[in-house]
Amino acid sequence: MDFSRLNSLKFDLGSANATLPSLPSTLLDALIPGYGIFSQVVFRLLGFDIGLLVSGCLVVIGLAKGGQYLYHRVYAIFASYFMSSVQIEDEDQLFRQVVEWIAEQNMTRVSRDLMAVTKWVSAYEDSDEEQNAKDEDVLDESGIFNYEKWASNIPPRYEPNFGSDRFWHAGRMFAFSRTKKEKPKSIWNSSDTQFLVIQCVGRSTEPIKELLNHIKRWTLTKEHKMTSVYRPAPKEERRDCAWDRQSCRPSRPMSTVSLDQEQKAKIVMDINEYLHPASARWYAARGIPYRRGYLFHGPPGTGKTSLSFALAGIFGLDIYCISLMEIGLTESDLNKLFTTLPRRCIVLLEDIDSAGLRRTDDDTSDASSDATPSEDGVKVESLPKLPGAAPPVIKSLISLSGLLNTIDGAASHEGRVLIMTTNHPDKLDPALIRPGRVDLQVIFTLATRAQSRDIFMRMYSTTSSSPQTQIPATKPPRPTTPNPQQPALSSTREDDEFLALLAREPELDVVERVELGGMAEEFAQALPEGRFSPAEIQGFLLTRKKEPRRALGEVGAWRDGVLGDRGRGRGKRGV
Ligand SMILES: Nc1ncnc2c1ncn2[C@@H]1O[C@H](COP(=O)(O)OP(=O)(O)OP(=O)(O)O)[C@@H](O)[C@H]1O
Repeated sequence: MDFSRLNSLKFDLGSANATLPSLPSTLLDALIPGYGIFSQVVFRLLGFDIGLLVSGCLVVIGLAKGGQYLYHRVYAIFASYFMSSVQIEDEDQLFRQVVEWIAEQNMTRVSRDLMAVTKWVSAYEDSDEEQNAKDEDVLDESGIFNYEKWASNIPPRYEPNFGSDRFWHAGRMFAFSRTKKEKPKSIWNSSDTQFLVIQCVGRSTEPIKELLNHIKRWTLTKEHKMTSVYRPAPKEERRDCAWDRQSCRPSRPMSTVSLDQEQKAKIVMDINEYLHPASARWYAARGIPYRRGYLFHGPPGTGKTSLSFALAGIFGLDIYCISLMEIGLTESDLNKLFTTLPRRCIVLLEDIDSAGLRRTDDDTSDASSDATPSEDGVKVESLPKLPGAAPPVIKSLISLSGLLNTIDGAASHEGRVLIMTTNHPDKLDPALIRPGRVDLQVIFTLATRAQSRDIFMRMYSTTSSSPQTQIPATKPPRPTTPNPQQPALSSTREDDEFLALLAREPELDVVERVELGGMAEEFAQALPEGRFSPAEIQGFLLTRKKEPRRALGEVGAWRDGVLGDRGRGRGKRGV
């Protein structure tokens, strides 16, 4: 390395600042060790005073910062006098709706600062992104569906990032900011919260209110025919928000619940009348609590939960599910859950018999003594009381009186539809199902012939559902050429035999509707009434979901097998 040129520069540290006496030089010399030498080298080599460049930069930065500060000050003063704003906390469902709406606006499409959200989808949930994922290219080399491959096709959702932005709506400009708010950390709460602020020019919040109404309507059309399902939030989060939205799934059409038409019509009419806004005034004028309760009872798998979801879909209500067996659910939790329900909703109290309500001294008093006749004359079917019924096993933290107080105590919410489901109505305390708490009981039975026929038709009918809901014909798995890099399914003779077995997958057996009607009738005749639950029949058909002819051919053997097993006291049998 040739240092002679450096030597020839003849450093004069003492005079460095004398030749470059600018203020930045002096300052930087003090702040950055060696700056003086560096500036001299540059000056001697290039004949250029680096101090001037630094001064220029500092002036530009100073002006930019000053301008920014001034802009923020002026904007803040302008905003406080001439702008209106609305804040939305992330605990409010409006938060999610606004973020989703903004995510679909042009602003998010052109913005250079976005937040990508790979949504974790719970087992219950259907996400838009998931539904938009392509169905093609989801099979691995062996022709077998590969979840990882499919999941990688799900695009992330892009949302506005933290910070501020602007967007136009209906010819008006809105400012929007998303901010993180730190919460004091505690054992109950470890995460920060967020909030949105929407602003518009003008001294009235009316344009923002209109915008929010527009977003709510937009959400409604987007989620049209969707049912949101809520469950109690985890205990540690329950302080802030008692309910967690677990899913938003397509509403179940009423036609998919196979039940006596009259029975279905009766309950739909009853809820319809109850939910009408005029009914609230009618109840109030007569001093009757505006509540309606239903008891769905019958063997497991007969459609109690399915009907509740179908009702939620018809009336556009969200459904709030509670199991009294939930670990750690206390009476005060239950009270809070009930008091934080929205104005109109369906509350589904599942399997109340298995809840094994805790008994207290209060419960031994005749809790049914306050029974009132059914308020609107709906006939209530009487349930057989079990005179010597064994006291329930102590399981739940909730006592019967606690539950009764929650359901219709002074603080209890009005306007909700309460549906309780049970497999053992005879085990229920009469106080729980007295008129006023349960106004209508719906009995679910094991499948009748008509139900068996219905379920068969629904399973194989192609006209009732859209092409997207048809099961696609899958290519049979094929043996692969062994690839040392990738673990292939076919590597040995056994594997090839296994793949050959998989390749026997049936082709979709499409049957004309008229012929299908005849087959459904034949299928129903093969099953004795009241012996199989709709869930069992559905389970049998599901394993032959592309092959109605095979299902019809095999139903006799399946029936005899299941009944034989039951006779021998054996449990479930494979299909
Ligand atoms: N009446 C019915 N019509 C159509 N499908 C039914 C019917 N009954 C049951 N099923 C089907 O069986 C399955 C279980 O039904 P569901 O959960 O509604 O039964 P359930 O009576 O609530 O059972 P459990 O008492 O065990 O909670 C569902 O997949 C549903 O589609």
